[in-house]
Amino acid sequence: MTNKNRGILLVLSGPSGVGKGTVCNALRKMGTELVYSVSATTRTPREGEVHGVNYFFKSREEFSSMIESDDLLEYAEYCGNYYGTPREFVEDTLASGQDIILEIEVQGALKVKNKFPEGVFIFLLPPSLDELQSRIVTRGTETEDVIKSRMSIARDELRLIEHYDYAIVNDQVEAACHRIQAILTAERCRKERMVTTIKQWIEEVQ
Ligand SMILES: Nc1nc2c(ncn2[C@@H]2O[C@H](COP(=O)(O)OP(=O)(O)O)[C@@H](O)[C@H]2O)c(=O)[nH]1
Ligand SMILES: Nc1ncnc2c1ncn2[C@@H]1O[C@H](COP(=O)(O)OP(=O)(O)O)[C@@H](O)[C@H]1O
Repeated sequence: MTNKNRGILLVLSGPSGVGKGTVCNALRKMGTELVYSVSATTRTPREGEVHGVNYFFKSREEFSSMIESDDLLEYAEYCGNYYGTPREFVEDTLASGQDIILEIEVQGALKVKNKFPEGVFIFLLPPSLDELQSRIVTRGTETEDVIKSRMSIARDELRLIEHYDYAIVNDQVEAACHRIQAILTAERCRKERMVTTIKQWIEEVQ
């Protein structure tokens, strides 16, 4: 049963370097009415990344203790590091009626789908694999070995696209954002449709 006051859960996945972070930042700048989940990770911060904004940077011990305390909605190992979604923030946000977006890789997204089948799952695609590689290289944050490993993971991730509701090609950042906003608008209308009975509607508008 769809709850009128519950927010919508959006999950955005896509291979490393496709532009997930860039698109989420642009969505924020456009003032999209969305809450952004901040993940925990054992990865080392990149230059300019801020604890609590980009990620909660954790030691392996801290991350293990979050798992043991059931503080994570899901977690996954990716390229030798752990990444996980803090549970309480997501649950509180949804309960407060706000819509939230999780930017997470595919293993974690599938775990979220088991727990929240009503979530909206969006896969961000690169225009081509060559363009994907060139974006990771241009970003300049990874060593050659890590780039190779991320490109190999990307091929496996792309095979799981069938589990997603929508695919968006990130050709231009602004266009990709507009497509996500269109999905959000459509999903808000779908929710409205699910929770509105004509009897209720007449009572509300009178
Ligand atoms: N399962 C899961 N994956 C996450 C989470 N946070 C980030 N990721 C994913 O982990 C992968 C690696 O992230 P990161 O090291 O920041 O590299 P980037 O995506 O290339 O910027 C990406 O696919 C992220 O979407 C999380 O909380 N859970
Ligand atoms: N639509 C786009 N066209 C060209 N370059 C892009 C586009 N989207 C992102 N980028 C660039 O690609 C690189 C990877 O983007 P990033 O957001 O870090 O990817 P992700 O978070 O998916 O790993 C960055 O250098 C970013 O500026």
